Amino acid sequence: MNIIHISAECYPVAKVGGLADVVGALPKYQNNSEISSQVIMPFYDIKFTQQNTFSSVFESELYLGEKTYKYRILKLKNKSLDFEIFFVDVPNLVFKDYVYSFDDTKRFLAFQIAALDWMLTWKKLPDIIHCHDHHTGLIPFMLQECFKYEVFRKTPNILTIHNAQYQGWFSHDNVNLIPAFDFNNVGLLDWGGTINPLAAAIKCAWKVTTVSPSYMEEMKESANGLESLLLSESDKSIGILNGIDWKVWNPETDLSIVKNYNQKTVASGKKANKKELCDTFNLDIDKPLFAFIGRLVGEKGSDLFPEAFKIALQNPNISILLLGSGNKETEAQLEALKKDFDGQYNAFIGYDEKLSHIIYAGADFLLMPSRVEPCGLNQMYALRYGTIPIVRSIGGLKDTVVDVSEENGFGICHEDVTVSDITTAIERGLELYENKPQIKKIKAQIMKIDHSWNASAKQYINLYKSIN
Ligand SMILES: Nc1ncnc2c1ncn2[C@@H]1O[C@H](COP(=O)(O)OP(=O)(O)O[C@H]2O[C@H](CO)[C@@H](O)[C@H](O)[C@H]2O)[C@@H](O)[C@H]1O
Repeated sequence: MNIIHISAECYPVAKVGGLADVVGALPKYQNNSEISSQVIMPFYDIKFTQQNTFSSVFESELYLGEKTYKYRILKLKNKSLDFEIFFVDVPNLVFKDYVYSFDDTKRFLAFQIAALDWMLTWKKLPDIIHCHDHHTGLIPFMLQECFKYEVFRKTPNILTIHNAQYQGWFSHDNVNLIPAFDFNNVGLLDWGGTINPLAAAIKCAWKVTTVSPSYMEEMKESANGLESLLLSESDKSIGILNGIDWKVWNPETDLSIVKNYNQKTVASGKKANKKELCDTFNLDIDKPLFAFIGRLVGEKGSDLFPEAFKIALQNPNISILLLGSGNKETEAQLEALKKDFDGQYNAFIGYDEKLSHIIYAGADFLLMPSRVEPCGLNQMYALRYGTIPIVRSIGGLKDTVVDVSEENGFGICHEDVTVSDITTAIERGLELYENKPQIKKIKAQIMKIDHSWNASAKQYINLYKSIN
């Protein structure tokens, strides 16, 4: 069975968040004697494309409304990724030094059209077209409705929603950018009076998945306006919990961390990594280290950090370290806090993949007070590295973290997202930290939890088989 994943991000090529991690791992775990899983993504002007070589496998022109753009399909020459990866190169339009920006509508439309136009030329069509998030959301519509893609009518396609907050809206004034279709069906593109690629995909895809069972249920009540649509399409929808790439996220072999470790050597391994963090960020190794890694956006609850940290840091026995970027006001507040709590708090405002690995390895606790969390990968990375997650019980966090007060519990969970929920959870963390035998037991327990992709990749394959 030949699967093609279509996505705006894929680790290690281009990563903004968790979408890249999933698309960079799932195909690896799907590939076996029965399944061949490939990825196609946009060709951006970024470090990975500058440092690697590509061969051109197809060249043509695509039409975007009145305009014509030349494009090429490129293939990565080396086999470093464990799956085949192709790129849509549209110079001047898609080839930019960013993944997302103000001009996404045209860029991602060109990407989607070029990908499908190229597939039209394949001798054998793919068995499954697997689309990820709204950047590829017009594909299920185009496969079903556009005249030129008629040959794909029997090709099953799947939409995976990694985050329903972002939907790719654009005005009906731009409908002419989409290849010709029967205009009687224009309503399939619409949600709330505007073109909504994510809604169009939910309507047209053969199956809709999201990245945890709880988020699938939650979306029916809260999905940035798509609730009723998700409810009405629930028969074809399923939540499949993400996995993590066991090879990339492995403290025993991770080349980004200072000292490798396993379940037996966790104490000394974590200590060496914590020392590196404390030396770099002027923190005290003897105090419990609470960390946050992620996008500084409302969904992650990060707007509450400045106030919550100010309160939590009144207790001189804790340290906090944050790695993230996003909302400019939050960034400035988090920067400003440094001077008030020098030696107890620090923040790196920006994106740093290597540093994120050292934090997962060196921190004692990882904070995730998310308002919305479709799955969340950070808590699973934390578990693998023996770091205790402190999470708001929602979405995938609810499906993966059990509070210490429950049988076999190992994390700290809170119900709401307020400053006091965060500070109370940190206090609970401090109490737990002082109970050394329990901490030791939990670290050994959480490192054993298997969140590798093995089980979830099989669930996707079963889903493919059900529609193929
Ligand atoms: N400043 C920074 N420096 C270095 N690394 C950083 C970073 N900021 C974030 N990261 C990394 O980006 C990834 C974030 O993944 P998440 O799944 O937690 O969130 P995201 O909201 O992006 O993903 C969406 O898609 C994924 C995948 O389906 C869902 O798990 C999730 O709930 C959903 O919101 C992690 O690998 C993290 O380490």
